[in-house]
Amino acid sequence: MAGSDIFAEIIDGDVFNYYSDGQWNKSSSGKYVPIINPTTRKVHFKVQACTQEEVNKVIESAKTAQKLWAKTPLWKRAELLHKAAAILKEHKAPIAECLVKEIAKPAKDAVTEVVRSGDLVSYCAEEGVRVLGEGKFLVSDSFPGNDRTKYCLTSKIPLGVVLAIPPFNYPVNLAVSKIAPALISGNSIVLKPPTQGAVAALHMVHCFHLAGFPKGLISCVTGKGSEIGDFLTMHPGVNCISFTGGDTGIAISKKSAMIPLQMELGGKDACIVLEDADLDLVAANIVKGGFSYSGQRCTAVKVALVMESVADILVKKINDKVAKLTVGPPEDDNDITPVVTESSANYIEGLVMDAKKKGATFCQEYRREGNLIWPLLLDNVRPDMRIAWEEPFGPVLPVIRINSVEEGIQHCNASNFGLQGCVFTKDINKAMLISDAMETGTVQINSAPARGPDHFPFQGLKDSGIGSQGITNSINMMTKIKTTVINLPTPSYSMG
Ligand SMILES: NC(=O)C1=CN([C@@H]2O[C@H](COP(=O)(O)OP(=O)(O)OC[C@H]3O[C@@H](n4cnc5c(N)ncnc54)[C@H](OP(=O)(O)O)[C@@H]3O)[C@@H](O)[C@H]2O)C=CC1
Ligand SMILES: O=C(O)[C@H](O)COP(=O)(O)O
Repeated sequence: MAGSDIFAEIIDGDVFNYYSDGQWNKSSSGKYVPIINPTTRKVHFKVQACTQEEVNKVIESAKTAQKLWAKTPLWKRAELLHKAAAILKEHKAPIAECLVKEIAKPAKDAVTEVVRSGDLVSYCAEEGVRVLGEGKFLVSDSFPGNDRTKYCLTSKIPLGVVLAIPPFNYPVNLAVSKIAPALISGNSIVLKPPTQGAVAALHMVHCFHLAGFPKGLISCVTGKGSEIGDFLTMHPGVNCISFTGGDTGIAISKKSAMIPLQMELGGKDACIVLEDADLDLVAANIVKGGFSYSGQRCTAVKVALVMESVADILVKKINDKVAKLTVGPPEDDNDITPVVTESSANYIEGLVMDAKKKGATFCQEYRREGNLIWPLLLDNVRPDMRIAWEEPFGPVLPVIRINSVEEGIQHCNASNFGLQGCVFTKDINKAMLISDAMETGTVQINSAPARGPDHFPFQGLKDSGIGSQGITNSINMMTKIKTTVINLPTPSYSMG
């Protein structure tokens, strides 16, 4: 039950407090932000609407706490992260329940997200000890014209205050994917969770609180991104922004100061299917990849580019699987659950109606009840249809029939997005050529796109992002290089 037992202290009446200076606080704004349950479309939770003054205080505390944290031994940082991971996994049930109520994540997937997050935190602790526990030692005489009179010591040092902004679809996992690398690297963290997903995030933050991290090192401010977002991202006290979400990230990148940015944004992940593909494997991956969490994943299959000669057979196989998908509330572990907001459902409907008007083949009747949209495969989609290019973030998947691989690659590369893609073929040589030709951060061969496992590098090209995620790359991105040069009066060469 949200806000009960060990989590009782994070709620005040029926409003969840925000976290700063090692305690749970009520905002002086006297206002709260309602969180609408996508299934009931009624207010389910309330969180504090923090003020700009409270953001200023949080960032000041983060700056102070970070100076002390940077002097904390790596092993100690790792030890606290392991503790937080254990507490997170021990209390997965109430946190998962928040995900079910706030973002309509199917119950089993919700538990998986929390366990995966605990595993990410622990892996990050170990990786940080390795990556940050070593530096580089350079000698001057490796460069022409120099004797060995200079020793150069290089190491990775923290950036300072990291602002973490995760999206609604993984409010716990995509929060810890920023928090853990920031902390192991010696940074402090200010978290601004998505409004829908905020209570799950607050519960997660409490697990870090219970682990015993120093006061002020971790803060979590709640409030609508449209209200306090710009104040946070443009704040002079912020030294790094790690953001996952939509076009908002592009706007942030234009407003932020000259600081490191890590952005993981939208995607239009294309699935290219060749004539020799295993069509049963393709159908299974397109259904899982396109409809998991109702398509609300940046790595969801967003367009299938299928060779005409196998399209009829494949579409039939996909439709047979779509017919078996369960549809309903997340509490019953349905495959397809309500999308996160009414506006999201309206956007998806707009794309469907556009496709209908322009003559796409509807493999199922379009059906919607509130935020719940039944899975829909659109065949014979053409490039003049919006859904050929836009990201529904919903359970609607377009099939474009192609007559050559080049046509598929051309469509994929014409997109503004460049997150992931996948190709199905038995010819590994062809697969490698196609992977090299696709302008995306990752190409999956014979499987649907996916960010996990979380230690793999994960990056978007073009409008899909800036920099690279994945545990090691996130740790490195949240550090900067410091060098110290020892100058000797005369050359010295260590003898064998
Ligand atoms: N790449 C990915 O993994 C994801 C991509 N998306 C894409 O984004 C679209 C919208 O999803 P959504 O989650 O609403 O994405 P948004 O980009 O709107 O929100 C992502 C995060 O940014 C916050 N935010 C909103 N406005 C600002 C601002 N001005 N400054 C700082 N932070 C802000 C949000 O807070 P708040 O919730 O309070 O608005 C949320 O925490 C999806 O349809 C999908 O296309 C979405 C999720 C994940
Ligand atoms: O933002 C997203 O949608 C996630 O990065 C997708 O993660 P997944 O591929 O592990 O579901």
